Amino acid sequence: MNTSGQAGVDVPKVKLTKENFKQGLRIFRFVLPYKGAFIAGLLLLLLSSASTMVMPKILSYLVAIANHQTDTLPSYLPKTVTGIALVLFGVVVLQGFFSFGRIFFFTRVSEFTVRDIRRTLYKKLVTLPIPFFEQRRVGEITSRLTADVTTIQETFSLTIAEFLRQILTLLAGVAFIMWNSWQLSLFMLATFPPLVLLALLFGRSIRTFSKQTQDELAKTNVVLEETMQGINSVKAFTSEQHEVSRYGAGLNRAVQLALKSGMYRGAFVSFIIVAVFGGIFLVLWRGATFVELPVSDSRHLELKDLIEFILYTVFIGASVGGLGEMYGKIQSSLGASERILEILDETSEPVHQPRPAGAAPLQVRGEIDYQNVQFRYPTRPDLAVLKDISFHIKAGEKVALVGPSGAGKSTIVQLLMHLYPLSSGSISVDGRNIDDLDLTELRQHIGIVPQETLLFGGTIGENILYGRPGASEADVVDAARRANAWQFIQSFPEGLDTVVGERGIKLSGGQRQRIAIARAILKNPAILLLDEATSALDSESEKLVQQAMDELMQNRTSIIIAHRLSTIRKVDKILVIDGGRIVEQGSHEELSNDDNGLYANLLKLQFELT
Ligand SMILES: Nc1ncnc2c1ncn2[C@@H]1O[C@H](COP(=O)(O)OP(=O)(O)OP(=O)(O)O)[C@@H](O)[C@H]1O
Repeated sequence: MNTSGQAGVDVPKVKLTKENFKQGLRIFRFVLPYKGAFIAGLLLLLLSSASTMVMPKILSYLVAIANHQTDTLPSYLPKTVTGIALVLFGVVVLQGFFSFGRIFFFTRVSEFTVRDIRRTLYKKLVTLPIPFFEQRRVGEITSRLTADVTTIQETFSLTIAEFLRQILTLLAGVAFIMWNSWQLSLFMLATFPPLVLLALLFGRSIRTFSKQTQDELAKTNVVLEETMQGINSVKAFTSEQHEVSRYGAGLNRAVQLALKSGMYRGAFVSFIIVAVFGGIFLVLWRGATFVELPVSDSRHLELKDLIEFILYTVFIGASVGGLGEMYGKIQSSLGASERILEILDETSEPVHQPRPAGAAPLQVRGEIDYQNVQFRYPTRPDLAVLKDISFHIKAGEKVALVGPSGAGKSTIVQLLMHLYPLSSGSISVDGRNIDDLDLTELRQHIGIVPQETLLFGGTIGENILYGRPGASEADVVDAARRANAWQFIQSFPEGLDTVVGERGIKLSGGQRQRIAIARAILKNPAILLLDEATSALDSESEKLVQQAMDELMQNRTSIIIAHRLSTIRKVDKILVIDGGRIVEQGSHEELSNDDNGLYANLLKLQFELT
């Protein structure tokens, strides 16, 4: 029974069926560019296996010469012990050479292939639409690029080679022993099935336990990830001890399971030892009785043949044992490639498409029109977030969206960037439906200053440049100045080269926002989306941010999601949103005079609060 499906994505193995084998093989298209090296590796593998397989044969000649039985030796071989020993040494050196070459070629193939898989996967990931990311946890996605790809890498560098080598060893070994003595071979092969069966049963229990251990460990990793990401909350709620015990309890469960699995593994190893040596002794005993038989008996064996037989038997046994392990690894990598291909099969957003021949770059003046827009988030299809939104913004106008939390303001703004498909209705920019516009071009004309500015881990300069990669330093400095950011940037010893720390944690909220504004100024978009920060800044900082925003909004169509109503008196139009509808619209004066209106009430509420 396959229990793997229930535990979901963290389960590394899949059942081998023809279908998923075929699916998994699709990952091989990444090997195609390196097929030359792959074939060279395979040839060397064949040669190294062949040189291993002739060793027992040569060893048996050594025994024959030592026993003065040179008449059975092929004529091209030396007839002295030293001569044969030298041949043996030569074969070993060749074998070393072949193995080196095999590893050399397979490493190249696997490293390049894995680089290509990672690159393709990453490219795919960044071009996937937002709902994809909302349906999955970040840890799950990263493990596709790390754990799963590593599994596949091992397959390309080792598993395939080992698997083939063991099959070759098995086939050649059986052929050799059959040639040597079919009676003894049949006896030997009869001991195999019961041993293999027992080994399989054991292996299955061990796998179940180690899978459960891994699952438990994965759960503890979730605790680790969550608490590291939200370490501020852990401290603020003084829940350090609670988290430590939560993590500890998970670890204990994992250890309990690992111990159980260890018991089985121990038993398995001792079973294997007994079985392997028992099996060899059994064959040795049976073979010795054949050696004892008179030469006239058809079952009679020479001593050298018995030694050869035993050596091949050891090879066969080792390859059968190895095949089980390889089978497990192949299952894991099929699972891994299935999950990788699943992502590669997702449909990307059509970004960075080549412009049709003769088409001019998109020019945007900034006129925006929403017509009867209805919307549900794809991850929450039962909740109608926007019920019927229609409004028109002329190019260069400034419009504020206000309304209670959860009313749908951010959603309205996000839809303009075409981050989600609409449920119904239409949005147009300069009279053209955004569905018909090139996504990348559309987004290039939209600047956004989000509520919580997320900076990338590099320097301040790099973060501002994100607005327009390739801009000159003078432009960056100018943008920083206009965003009221230059003063604080200059006060840092390293200026623009100051590293902001992961997610920008080394900067204050107000500083981060001004960097986001500088970024948007550098981008110089026709349309600006401003999500005012809810977290209050101190009044000095707020003044600086507000000035920067005013500078940024000049000569652009701007939509401001306003939380502090005091900041939007100057806008051309205010849309009051509630429950996914526009409930009022007009200028500040018009709306504040309507005593029963929501805007007037929100104003009163804020006035009372401040
Ligand atoms: N990515 C998402 N997936 C599913 N539902 C969402 C998502 N983002 C927002 N929602 C839901 O959509 C509704 C509107 O959210 P939205 O963020 O647009 O409100 P808002 O008016 O901007 O609120 P706030 O002023 O608090 O930022 C809320 O009920 C919210 O729970």
